[in-house]
Amino acid sequence: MSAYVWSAAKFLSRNSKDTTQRPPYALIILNQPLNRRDLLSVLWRNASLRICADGGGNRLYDSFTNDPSSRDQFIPDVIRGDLDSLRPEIQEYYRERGTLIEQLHAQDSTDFMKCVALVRERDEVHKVEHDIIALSALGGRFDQTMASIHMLFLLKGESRKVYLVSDECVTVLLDVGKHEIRLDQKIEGPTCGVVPVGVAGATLTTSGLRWNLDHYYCNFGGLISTSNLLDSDVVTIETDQPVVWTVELR
Ligand SMILES: Nc1ncnc2c1ncn2[C@@H]1O[C@H](COP(=O)(O)OP(=O)(O)OP(=O)(O)O)[C@@H](O)[C@H]1O
Ligand SMILES: Cc1ncc(C[n+]2csc(CCO)c2C)c(N)n1
Repeated sequence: MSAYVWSAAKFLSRNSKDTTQRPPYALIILNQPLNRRDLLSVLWRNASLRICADGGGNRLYDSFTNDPSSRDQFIPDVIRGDLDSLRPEIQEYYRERGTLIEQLHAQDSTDFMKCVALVRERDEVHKVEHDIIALSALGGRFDQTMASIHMLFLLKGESRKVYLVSDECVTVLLDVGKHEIRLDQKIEGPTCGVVPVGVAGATLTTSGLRWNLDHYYCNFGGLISTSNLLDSDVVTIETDQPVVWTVELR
């Protein structure tokens, strides 16, 4: 059985040599503080489609408060959502510069979901499949954080990869099977975790970690692997249930 290969480093490396093999991806900016310009810049530069989820537009705009002359270099393709959070003057600012502003009112999908739907719609038209990187999907409200993890489950059946990136970490959902995670420890680590969220438990076999598991059943109330450490540039994880993998960002 061949392993699924994951590499957030391909997106996050500032060295273009590392990123030449990078698959195309859509960047979705959510409504959480954007504290790290280094992350925003590198993810923005290489994205094929740049979307703000509603108040994510405020966060993008506000991240240039101390550097307003750079703001014009970061114009999103689309701002989508119910638009109850996007400030009117910011909506106007981006509209004037060519951003498509899309207001959708569905009361049973979050603005993040509405943006993922946009990526799917565009991909269907262009017969491509973008990976998705959501910036600042974890942290803040716990229900929204859980909704972000839920989003990973909703996209689990697709061949695209989805990365939740925040100031502190990169988080993905590993579906049933064997995974090879290629790391760049200049960017990622030292801590990491493998957590069976949304399932009763998972039997895990790992390599490349300080504390590895060998066909070990992990569950809440039993053992989950948090505050683990990278011990290699390649980590393998075999699992019989979907599990969340998270690695710290330096
Ligand atoms: N407090 C928060 N904590 C974590 N994530 C958030 C928070 N607020 C918003 N988000 C993320 O940013 C997206 C856009 O947020 P938005 O500006 O629309 O706020 P919202 O109206 O509270 O969100 P929604 O309408 O999606 O429930 C949300 O769909 C969610 O993914
Ligand atoms: C069981 C259930 N719980 C909560 C909501 C509310 N809700 C979920 S997503 C969303 C949109 C937010 O912009 C809203 C209002 C619902 N519809 N169904």
